[in-house]
Amino acid sequence: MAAPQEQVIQKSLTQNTKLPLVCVFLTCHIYRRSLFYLARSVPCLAPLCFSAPQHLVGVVGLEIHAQINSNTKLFSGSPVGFSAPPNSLVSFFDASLPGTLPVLNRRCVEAAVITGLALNCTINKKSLFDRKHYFYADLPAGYQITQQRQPIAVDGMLTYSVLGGKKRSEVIKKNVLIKQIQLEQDSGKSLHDDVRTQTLIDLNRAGVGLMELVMEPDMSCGEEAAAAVRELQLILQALGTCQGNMSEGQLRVDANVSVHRPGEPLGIRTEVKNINSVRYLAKAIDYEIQRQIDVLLRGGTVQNETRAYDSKSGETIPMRDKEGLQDYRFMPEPNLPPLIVYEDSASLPTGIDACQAVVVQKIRERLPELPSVKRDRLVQMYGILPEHSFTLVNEDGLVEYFEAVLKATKREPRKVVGWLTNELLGRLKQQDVSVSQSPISPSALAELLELQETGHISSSVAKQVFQVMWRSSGKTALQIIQEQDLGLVSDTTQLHSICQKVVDSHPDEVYAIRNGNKKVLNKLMGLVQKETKGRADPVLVRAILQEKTS
Ligand SMILES: Nc1ncnc2c1ncn2[C@@H]1O[C@H](COP(=O)(O)OP(=O)(O)OP(=O)(O)O)[C@@H](O)[C@H]1O
Ligand SMILES: [Mg+2]
Ligand SMILES: [Mg+2]
Repeated sequence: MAAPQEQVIQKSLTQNTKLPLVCVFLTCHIYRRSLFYLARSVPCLAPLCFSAPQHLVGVVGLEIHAQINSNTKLFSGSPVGFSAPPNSLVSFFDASLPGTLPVLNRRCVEAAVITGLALNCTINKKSLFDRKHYFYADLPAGYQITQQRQPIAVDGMLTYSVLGGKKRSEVIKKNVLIKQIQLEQDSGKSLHDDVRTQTLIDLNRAGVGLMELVMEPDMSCGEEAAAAVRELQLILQALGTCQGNMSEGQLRVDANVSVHRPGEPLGIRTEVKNINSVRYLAKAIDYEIQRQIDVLLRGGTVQNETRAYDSKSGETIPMRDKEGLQDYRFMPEPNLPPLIVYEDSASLPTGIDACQAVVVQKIRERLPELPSVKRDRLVQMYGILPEHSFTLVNEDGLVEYFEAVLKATKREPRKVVGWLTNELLGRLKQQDVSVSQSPISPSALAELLELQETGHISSSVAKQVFQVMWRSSGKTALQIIQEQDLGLVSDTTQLHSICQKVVDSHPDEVYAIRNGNKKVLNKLMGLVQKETKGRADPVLVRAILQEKTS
């Protein structure tokens, strides 16, 4: 943690800063989580995952930078904030002024450890920090402190799911190995002002803690990569170690892509950067696989280069720097001792303050229910379909909402899921609001569902009432039903006369029913409901119509 004098230094730098100020307004776009990342959403891409053995197939390995959710930076006490005025969150250390030293932030270490545990990694009890040199205006020290030789976590695995099978409705589990998770600093931001031909630097982000997750090249197409990143995003959010918003740069994915014939050595990879959504990730990878296949089939060779994804054209384009030319001149970071974590309290050496040490066992005890476990539990406990468990888990707060509704109603879980996915989610998406902002609380929805369950209202009236509840928040379902007289019509005389009218005006349908086509009865039922604005008791109506058409 930062020493008090560093905070004072930081304040004075904030007040007297001579660093060029720039206005950076990142569009505060909340990443809209796509429902369970379905291949259906990119149908044209799916075949790339299933090429025949003699064909060239794609190989994908991801490097993911996850911004650690921490109040302060990795090696300084500067606050972390994403919409603060430029260069207002910069300590002397972040600006790399001589004489400043790094002080490791324990929260960042704990975040990396819990992330490693959730991803089935081995936690290295001793890890090391290194300097990785490159020269950019937004990296004032001329190097980044990272973990190259011995990272904090290694040899993990992420399990994710894609849709497969004949109808592409079967949930198929896949694994990707995680080579390592390393702690490192973020850089600042360079902003290029083309009009004034200036580059302005904002160091607010400089020194923010990152976890770089390096995956093995185990995936074969955009769909798999997108599903893996989506699962990782959910895990990080469940752990609280990263907010995971790709469009705000909290989760940055570089896709390494190559093609080869199965059984042959891997091909030369390109690295695609600047991908800011899961959807674009899938598109960028599939474009790049196809581009490389085209190059090879034309007799050319794939260049080992860094490419950028242009979401407008849907293409990847070469960036200037070639990977092969980069020499990072790695060296051990002399100002940081090895990072030691302990397995359990018993292994703490005498004289070490237990409150200051990072103890893996204690962190393991804090592991929350992970998304895959939550999905399995939902399917087992409530008998819902696996794809619905994805929908529930994918939307922040929806599982809690679902379980709160279930507690207050006797409706079958499958029916409640239907309401949540069709009515509630539909409305939330339409108005771009989160589950926690829903104007209809779980108990209010439960009351509505109970009224339907107990036969007070029909299903179509329930949907009408839901829409009114959404608009006039605060009013209960019962109030709306009473105010608008929407209760179920069970008066047999009234229903008899409406049914008679419908039967008399539809002789062809009646003829069809009498000749054995019983399905046509549903059409007549629909017409009766239309007459009563969906309020007729469906059980009574069916019985009356059956009697009149027999
Ligand atoms: N032939 C290949 N095809 C596709 N992906 C590959 C291939 N070979 C390696 N990869 C992937 O490339 C990534 C290499 O990441 P790593 O951080 O080790 O090195 P780097 O990209 O050279 O370094 P930097 O961190 O500077 O980008 C891994 O995700 C790995 O799975
Ligand atoms: Mg890397
Ligand atoms: Mg790389």
